[in-house]
Amino acid sequence: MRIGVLALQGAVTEHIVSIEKTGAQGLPIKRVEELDRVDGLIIPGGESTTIGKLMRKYGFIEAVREFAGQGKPIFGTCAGMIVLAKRIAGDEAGHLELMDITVARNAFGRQRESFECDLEVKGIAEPVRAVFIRAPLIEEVGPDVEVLTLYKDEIVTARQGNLLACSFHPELTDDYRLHQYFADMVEDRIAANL
Ligand SMILES: NC(=O)CC[C@H](N)C(=O)O
Repeated sequence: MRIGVLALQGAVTEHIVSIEKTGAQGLPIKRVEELDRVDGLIIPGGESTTIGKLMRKYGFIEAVREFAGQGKPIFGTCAGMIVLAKRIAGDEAGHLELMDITVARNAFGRQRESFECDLEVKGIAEPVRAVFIRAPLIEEVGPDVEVLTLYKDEIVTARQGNLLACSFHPELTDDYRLHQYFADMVEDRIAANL
């Protein structure tokens, strides 16, 4: 099983390390053609405006929408979650506009630019270590979206079918259970298509 990490900007290598801990193979994806080689895709944290701009420039918007349309799983972390969202709070236009959520960028305020904590994630037995860096929040979810994690009543992890999104950086700790959760989604999809 192969999982790609969109490698236009942001935290790519750390995601590949976490993917490989699950036993799957991790591949950086720099060109649209490389999407054919993977069964699932991670869109990493970084800067969502930059990632969105580069995705447009290199043809990734259409290609990733098609990838999702085939039922292949996509996991957006931090800026990657913003890129996945249908709506961004404020005037900003969305990027992939795939997941039925509204996100607010940099939602934790300056004094809390970065922090770590343990969070309960529905479907994972013990709390997961989460690193937040200028993180977004999910302000609203559509009817098909399942909320997986709350941090102080705010939604920070959610799933809609083959789409998974979290506000924090699961790749910056040794805790790879959220990557394992995603790898299980990818494996289930492969099994369903056999
Ligand atoms: N760590 C991150 O990915 C930060 C996201 C960034 N603040 C943005 O809005 O795109």
